[in-house]
Amino acid sequence: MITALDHIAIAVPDLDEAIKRFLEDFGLTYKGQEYVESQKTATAFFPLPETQIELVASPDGEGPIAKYIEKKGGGIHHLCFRTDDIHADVAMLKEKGYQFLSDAPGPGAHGCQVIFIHPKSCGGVLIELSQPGDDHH
Ligand SMILES: CC[C@H](C(=O)O)C(=O)SCCNC(=O)CCNC(=O)[C@H](O)C(C)(C)COP(=O)(O)OP(=O)(O)OC[C@H]1O[C@@H](n2cnc3c(N)ncnc32)[C@H](O)[C@@H]1OP(=O)(O)O
Ligand SMILES: [Co+2]
Repeated sequence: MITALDHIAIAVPDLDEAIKRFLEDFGLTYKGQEYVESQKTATAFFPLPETQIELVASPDGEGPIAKYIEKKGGGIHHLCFRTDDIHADVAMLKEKGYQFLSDAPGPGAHGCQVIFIHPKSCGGVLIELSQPGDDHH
């Protein structure tokens, strides 16, 4: 079942500049970067009590973020809901007619298993479901 809002992702054209903004301008705690090969996406997380900001960028100009930046220049990209049973939630949501962007969950940042729901299925909002890995803390 959904247990938390795991993160809100903001697509940015320049990751270093955006990290500087949230670290220096907003004074957030910076948890570091991770490049997620499967999504061609560089991520940077800023944990906040109860949730975190995920910056998503495309350093090599490939992948879904590159297309988003090209089209929109940047902005809020997706909401991620954390779940304690991603397979059960996918089955339940498929039953309700939600269109998923892959057949099964795949690797996300921090060892999570993630899957995305097409924005068309969710009022124009891209939703990610994320189940933490065993070593999540
Ligand atoms: C998993 C690692 C990390 C983590 O948290 O651990 C991440 O979060 S990685 C994040 C990057 N990965 C993804 O976003 C994967 C899921 N996204 C996709 O598969 C595509 O971006 C997709 C299918 C949402 C859009 O594909 P594409 O851009 O190639 O298609 P279009 O440009 O034709 O868009 C179709 C339609 O959707 C609208 N759109 C696109 N992106 C978004 C968005 N982020 N939020 C809302 N709507 C979006 C786009 O405007 C088009 O609508 P239309 O009305 O036809 O203009
Ligand atoms: Co995400």
